[in-house]
Amino acid sequence: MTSATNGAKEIMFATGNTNKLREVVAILEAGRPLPFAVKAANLDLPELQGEPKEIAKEKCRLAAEQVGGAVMVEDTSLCFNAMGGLPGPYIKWFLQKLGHDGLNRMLAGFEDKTGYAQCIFAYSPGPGAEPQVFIGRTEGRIVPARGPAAFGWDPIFQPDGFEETYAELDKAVKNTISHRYRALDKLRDYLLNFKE
Ligand SMILES: O=c1nc[nH]c2c1ncn2[C@H]1C[C@H](O)[C@@H](COP(=O)(O)OP(=O)(O)OP(=O)(O)O)O1
Ligand SMILES: [Mg+2]
Repeated sequence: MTSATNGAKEIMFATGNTNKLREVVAILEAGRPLPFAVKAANLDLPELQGEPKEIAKEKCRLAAEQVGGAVMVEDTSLCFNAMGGLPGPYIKWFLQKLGHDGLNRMLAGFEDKTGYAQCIFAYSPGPGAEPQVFIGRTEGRIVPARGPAAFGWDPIFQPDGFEETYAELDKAVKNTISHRYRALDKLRDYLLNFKE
C-alpha cells in the first residue's frame, strides 16, 4: 500500500457502460459518501480472459495507466451454477450473441436454473500500485425475460427473496441488494478507513 491512497482527493470510475455509472452514482448518493470525489472516465477497457479477480485487477492496472491517478473499475459476471459458473466474465458476449432467450435456452437441459450475479470492484491509488479487489455477489435464478430491457441481463435475473427480476425491481431496491451494491459497499468501507 502506498501513501498515495491517503493523499488522493479524487477517484476516477473508469467504465464504458453508462448504466453501471448511473448505478454507482445512485449507490454512493444513497449511502455514506466516499471521502473522495468520484469522477467518470469513459474508457474503452479490454474484455480480458481468466479468473474474475485477475480480470478486475488487470483492468484496473490498465485504467490507472490511462488516467494517471487513482482509479476504480469493476467487472461483472453472470454465473450459472449448472454450468460451473459459466458464462461468468464472458456474459457480455453470450448476451450479445444469444440474447435473453438464448441464455435461458442454454439452461434448458439442466434442472438447476440457479446462478449468481457477481461484481468485482478493483481500486488502485495510481499507476504501478497493486489494485485491491472487493467482491459482491447476489444469488438468484435465470428466468424468461420480464421487465424493461434497459440494462443487460437484468430482465432474466431474479434475485433470491424477490418475485421480480432485476429489471422489474425499483432501481432503488436493486441498488440495495445488487452484486454491484455489495461490492461497492466493501470498497467504500476500505476507502473510509483511509480517510484520516
Ligand atoms: O447489473 C447489471 N445488470 C444487467 N447487466 C449487467 C449488469 N452489470 C453489467 N451488466 C452487463 C454488461 C455487460 O454486457 C456484462 C458485463 O461485462 P463488463 O465488462 O463488466 O461490462 P461493460 O463492458 O459493459 O463495461 P466496462 O467498460 O465497465 O467493462 O454484463
Ligand atoms: Mg467490459
